[in-house]
Amino acid sequence: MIVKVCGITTKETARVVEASGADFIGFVFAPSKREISPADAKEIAKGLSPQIKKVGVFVNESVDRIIEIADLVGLDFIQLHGDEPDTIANSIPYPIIKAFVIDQVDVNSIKNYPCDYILIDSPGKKYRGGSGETFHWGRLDELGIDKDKLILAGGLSPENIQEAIITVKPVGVDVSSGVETNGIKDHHKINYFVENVRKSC
Ligand SMILES: O=C(O)c1ccccc1NCC(=O)[C@H](O)[C@H](O)COP(=O)(O)O
Repeated sequence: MIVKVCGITTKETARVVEASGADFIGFVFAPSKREISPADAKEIAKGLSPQIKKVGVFVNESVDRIIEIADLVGLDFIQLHGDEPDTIANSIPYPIIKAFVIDQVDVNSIKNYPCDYILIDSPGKKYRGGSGETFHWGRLDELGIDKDKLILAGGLSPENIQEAIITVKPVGVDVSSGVETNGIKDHHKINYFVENVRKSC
C-alpha cells in the first residue's frame, strides 16, 4: 500500500514523514495554505532518502514551469490537481498522478487519461485540494477504476483509514488535513496514520 503524506512545508515534518515509513511526500506548488516555494522544497528534498518519492502538486500550471520546478526540486512524480487535459500529462517527462474530483469525474474522463495513478479527491473548498472532507466511497464503484491505479484521498485520518482501505481497496492513500492539528502537521498523527495503514494490509 502506497502512503502519501501531502502538504509538507518544513524539514522537521519531512523527516517525521520519512521515518514513519510513508512512501510518497507531497509538496504543494499551487495556491494553498500549504503552498511551498520551489527553493524551500528543494532544501527539504535534498535531505531525504531516494526511497521516499517526492511528489509535486500543481493546479493548471504551464508545462514549462512544472518541468522547471521538477528538475530543480528533484521530483519523482507530478500530481496534476486541476483541469489539465491529457495533452498536458503527455508533455511532462515525469510519472503522473492525475487527481479528479469525485463530483466532476465520469468513466470516460479517466478511462484513457495518460497517468500512472488516478487520485480521487473530495471537492475543494477555498483551494483545489486539502479540504479535509470525505466523500461517499461507494461512488467509486460506478467509475470502474483499476484498483492498481487508484489512490484514495479526501478527509482521510488515523481514525477512518482502516475502514477506508477495507471498503475501497485502493493501491494507495493520501492524507493532509487528517494529520494536522490546528492547521499544522502533527507528528504524532502522521505516525499514527501510517501505523494504521500498515495494520490494515
Ligand atoms: O492540500 C492542499 O492544500 C492542496 C491545495 C491545492 C491543491 C491540492 C492540494 N492538496 C492535494 C492533496 O493531495 C491532498 O492531500 C488531498 O487533496 C487530500 O487532502 P485532505 O482532504 O486534506 O486529506
